[in-house]
Amino acid sequence: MERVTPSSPDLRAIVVDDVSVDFPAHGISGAHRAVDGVSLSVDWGDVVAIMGESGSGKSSLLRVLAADHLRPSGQNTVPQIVGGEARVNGSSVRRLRRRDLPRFDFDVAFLRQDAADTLDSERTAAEIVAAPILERDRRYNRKSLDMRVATLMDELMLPLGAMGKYPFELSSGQRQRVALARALALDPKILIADEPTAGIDISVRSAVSDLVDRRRQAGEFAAVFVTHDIDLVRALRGSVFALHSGSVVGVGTVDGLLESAEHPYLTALAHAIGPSRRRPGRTIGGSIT
Ligand SMILES: Nc1ncnc2c1ncn2[C@@H]1O[C@H](COP(=O)(O)OP(=O)(O)OP(=O)(O)O)[C@@H](O)[C@H]1O
Repeated sequence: MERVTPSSPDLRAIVVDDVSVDFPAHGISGAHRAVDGVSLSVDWGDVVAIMGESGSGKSSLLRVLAADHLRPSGQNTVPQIVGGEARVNGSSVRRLRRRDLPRFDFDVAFLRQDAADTLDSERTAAEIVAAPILERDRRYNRKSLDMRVATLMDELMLPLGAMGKYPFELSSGQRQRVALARALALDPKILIADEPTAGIDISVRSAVSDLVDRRRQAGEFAAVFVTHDIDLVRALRGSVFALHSGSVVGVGTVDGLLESAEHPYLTALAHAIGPSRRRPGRTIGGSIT
């Protein structure tokens, strides 16, 4: 399958324009607004971090960007875009159809919040990472596949011994890294990741920022993360997009936002981090509108 090349050099990786997201009414529960009129844009080469307290709408925003509403799920309700427009790698996620997903997913990888806990228990780590490639090409060269899997696992500082292990034999941080390696198996142009460093030991967390940095230096690549990992955002010189109750309450660098800390969420965050871990603001790396 060929990559979709943007028809115009101006085309951004992601453009979110006044998007509102609802969980539709279900049973006796009415519809619930999770994201309310949010706009942002992510250029190629950008890393954008979505931060905010629990329930602020971070995962809902990420899920609609990853076209999650089109995927079968055990959940009763899935978040839906009910207003505005979101384009990801040139595709309107609102207009996308289920049959468009294979092409969309080829370029846009999604690491779910529960990815580490939902790995296929019947497959080894190496089989899990290789699966997206084999699902597209059953006859993919075995040697190249093994090399690709080993390289990804090495990039994420997973010991080679982990390749033959099943998820239950791995630590939660190792499972998270296997999930991340699987998300990157097809060498996506855009990585949408819900807490990519969750559960990963601090001593190996830099592998995640190094990996993202390498990809954006290598060419057309962009990433959007939901994260609480301030060190990750700093390491990637990412732009922060702070959400509260589904609305934007701050945009800028992590240090710039913490220094100004105008919204109570940001004040609380700055307080929780403590003055010794705060640093003066720096230039905004991405473009958020
Ligand atoms: N399946 C669902 N049905 C109805 N409402 C939901 C559903 N999932 C989440 N919500 C609500 O939507 C809002 C946004 O939730 P969301 O999971 O996007 O927040 P979040 O910022 O990602 O939180 P967390 O950091 O805890 O993951 C919350 O008010 C939440 O209660």
